[in-house]
Amino acid sequence: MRKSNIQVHVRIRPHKPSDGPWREDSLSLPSNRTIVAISEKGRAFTYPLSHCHDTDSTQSSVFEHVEPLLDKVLEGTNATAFCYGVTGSGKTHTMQGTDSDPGIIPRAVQALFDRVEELDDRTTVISFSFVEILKDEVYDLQDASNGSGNSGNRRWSNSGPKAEQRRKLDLRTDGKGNNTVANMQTTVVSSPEEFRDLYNIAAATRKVASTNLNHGSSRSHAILTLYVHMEWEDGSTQQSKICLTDLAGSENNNLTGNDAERMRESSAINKSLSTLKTVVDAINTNASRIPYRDCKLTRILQDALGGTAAGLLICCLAPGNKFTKDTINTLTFASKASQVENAVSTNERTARRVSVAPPAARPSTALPGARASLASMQRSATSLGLSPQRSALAPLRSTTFGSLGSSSGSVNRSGVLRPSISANVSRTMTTGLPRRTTMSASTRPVGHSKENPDYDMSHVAKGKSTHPIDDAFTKAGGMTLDEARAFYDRCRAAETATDGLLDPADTTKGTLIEYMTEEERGSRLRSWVRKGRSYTDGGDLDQAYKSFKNAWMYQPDNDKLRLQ
Ligand SMILES: Nc1ncnc2c1ncn2[C@@H]1O[C@H](COP(=O)(O)OP(=O)(O)OP(=O)(O)O)[C@@H](O)[C@H]1O
Repeated sequence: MRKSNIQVHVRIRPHKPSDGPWREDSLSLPSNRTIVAISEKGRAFTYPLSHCHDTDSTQSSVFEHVEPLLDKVLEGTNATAFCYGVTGSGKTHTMQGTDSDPGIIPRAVQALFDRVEELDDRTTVISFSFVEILKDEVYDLQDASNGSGNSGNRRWSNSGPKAEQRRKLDLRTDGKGNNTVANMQTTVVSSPEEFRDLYNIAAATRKVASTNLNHGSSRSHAILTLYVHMEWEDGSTQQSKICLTDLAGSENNNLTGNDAERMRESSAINKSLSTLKTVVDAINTNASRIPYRDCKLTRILQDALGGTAAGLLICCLAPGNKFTKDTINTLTFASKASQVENAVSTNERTARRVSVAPPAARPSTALPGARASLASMQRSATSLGLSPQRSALAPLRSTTFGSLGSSSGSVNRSGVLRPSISANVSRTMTTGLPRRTTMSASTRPVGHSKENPDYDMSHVAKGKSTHPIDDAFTKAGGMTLDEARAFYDRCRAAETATDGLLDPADTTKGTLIEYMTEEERGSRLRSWVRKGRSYTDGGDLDQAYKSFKNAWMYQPDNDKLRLQ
């Protein structure tokens, strides 16, 4: 464990005509580590910071300062980067960016995958969760019940479902003081492209509204967490995560022109940001009580504020005389936050804890084609000096924002090692192909039922589709289902794909799917089907096709999917 201050950066966005007049000398950067702000009354305030990004900074120059955090994450340290600032100051631009000018989140995912590719001594699984805090309630942005939102440009939309229509998630605190969002979805991704597709859909459901200061103003705090789970051939594992948070902007309602509903949101935003400041003050003054629990935002950010994560705060500033007071407030917060010291720790690499007899191989209906290659996989496992024993990881439905706990193994009824991880890593993890020697339990066909009302597959059973894209999907690559299965099996055995129907990323995903529970597979399948339909409705048949292909992977042996 080592003491480390939160790094605090400032980024000034370029001036826009709508900002009104700007006295450029009201804000100056004598060095890239110091910023001077002149108040309305002419007083000069100097703030030393870790780094100042001027109006001409680029997304890539800002990201250079985030990259070292990713190296720490791959060493097992948790990290948090968050953007703070007045509404319209560029937080979402910095954190998310646009397709043509991507921000920290897409760059971090790309950089993580690039780094992971170099790590050939281990199997690494990357997953993510994405929640928003709106009026002090937590919602899962990946939850399909949020609706598909608007998959176009989120900045100009407010078409997502109302907060009241969505499922609120509970925050829980475990015995070690780690805060957990219960029942949050954590999704494994096998490529930056897959992440981008899922992220764009989820981000489009975030609450956004137009105010006088920002046409696409975020009404919620959005917290994206990337989880990294690494497993070595000796069975040892290490987990870590990085939280990338885009806070809602503090608002001066004299300037925003908010209506009653916007005012309610604004008041919740300002209250949570005020609690954030109080927490920082309490940490800096060694107060006996730090009011993390006073709002959900500070509970979730607890690990980044006086906790064990490496922290980076980017304070965004809007140029314009009308923002002078906000600029001084933001810089005062920045300067206080820079004094917060975290006890940064590295999550231990945990050895495989329990040795159990190999479970009896159960017949699988999940991937019938893969059964044929079971013996060859066992042979390859043995030739690699590995026990042909499966160490499946228990699926988790909740994520811990606090420091990661250690894994402790337990053996389930079928003799499968199921480490219970008091941590955040995904519901689905892989142990690598050579170790995969048993098949998962059979899958129940997903049908129209009370629990699963959204996707009716009965038309598929009758051999006809009510949706044209279903037909296109099933005829993928001109293969029958059996041919596709055989091809898939060959890809898995060879750990490569050649013909372009299933790429190596899909092969990895197949390994992951095997370890999912029936419920998880069903849920992912339904989610992909919904996405497919949403793309179809939006006229994007390429994306729709990909979504339906993804859906199929979760139940490749479902006979009801035979259309011909
Ligand atoms: N560095 C930048 N370069 C170019 N344009 C920027 C930059 N920062 C912000 N902008 C533009 O300024 C506008 C407001 O930015 P953004 O929506 O990111 O603000 P915000 O701080 O997230 O606001 P809110 O808190 O209201 O959501 C957007 O149109 C955005 O594209």
